Amino acid sequence: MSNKPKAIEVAHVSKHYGQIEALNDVSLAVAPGEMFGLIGPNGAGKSTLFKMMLGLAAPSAGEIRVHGVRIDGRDFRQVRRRIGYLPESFVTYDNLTGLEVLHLFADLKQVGRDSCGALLERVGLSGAAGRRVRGYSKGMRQRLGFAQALLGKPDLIFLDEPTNGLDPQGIHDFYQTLREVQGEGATIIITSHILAEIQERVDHLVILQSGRIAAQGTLAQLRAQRVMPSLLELTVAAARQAPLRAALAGMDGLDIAMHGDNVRISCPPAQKVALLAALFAEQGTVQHITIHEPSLEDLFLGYGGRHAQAH
Ligand SMILES: Nc1ncnc2c1ncn2[C@@H]1O[C@H](COP(=O)(O)OP(=O)(O)OP(=O)(O)O)[C@@H](O)[C@H]1O
Repeated sequence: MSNKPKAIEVAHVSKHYGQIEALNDVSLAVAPGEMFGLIGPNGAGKSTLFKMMLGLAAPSAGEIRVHGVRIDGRDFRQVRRRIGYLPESFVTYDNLTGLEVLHLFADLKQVGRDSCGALLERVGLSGAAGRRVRGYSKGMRQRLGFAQALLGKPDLIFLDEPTNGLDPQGIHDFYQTLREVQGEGATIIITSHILAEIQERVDHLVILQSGRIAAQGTLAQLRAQRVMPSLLELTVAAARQAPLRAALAGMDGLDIAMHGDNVRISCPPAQKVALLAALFAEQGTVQHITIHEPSLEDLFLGYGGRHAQAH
């Protein structure tokens, strides 16, 4: 096993704001080079955890290390220089152009200005580099914030709700750039309240709910943790529905509902292949099949899938 320190280690961290318990006994570890997703509904504690991992707020209990260095130790200043951060609301200066904003952040970070033009190109803003930020859309501001987070080629990048305001093409481009940055060796931590958007894109997921970790692991691990029935939706002419029900009568665990020519069958995972085989044998009867697999939202957040689709 490698002795290389974890990029981040959070051990039994709690955070209280007066009576409010923002985080309760949270432990997680981020491996170097990983793309790590932190998911949870509004108020789950994502931003609070981010702020603490950046050393901007102190835990009420527990310990956080970044690259093996405690965030409350003297050496953390050095570590922080290698961190890029896009806050949830990236506030900038409307009177400056995109390029001027990036120059300003480069100066503050004490990195050279020479990379700024290429960074704006990387986030798809080179055509707007000379325009004042006042005229930028929300998505363009997010892209500028992303460029700012990449200044100085950080080896650890924190992105808090980075796709807010981006359209679907913008989201696609954003993740593509992020993969490239990861390929260059960076560790990336990203928050979202839309599980469906990032579940396929990150290597490791932590689901936070009301300040506690509801689940964590790879997507496959999370899926394996909870088992829910699949839903099959069929189109079957009304006159053929009774024979279909009879053909499926011997199978355990099915829940069948029929409305008009729509037939819905809830099926335990262990029965899915047998059910499909039985349906294929009824090809003349079944006109159409759609299989709905339960989403992770259904499993862990109780959004019922509709929440994700609404965004
Ligand atoms: N500075 C603060 N003072 C008091 N309460 C706070 C403070 N910061 C956060 N909280 C509370 O802590 C809880 C977690 O908030 P946090 O912003 O970390 O959640 P979040 O998951 O980032 O939510 P969102 O998706 O809305 O950004 C909330 O109940 C919030 O009201």
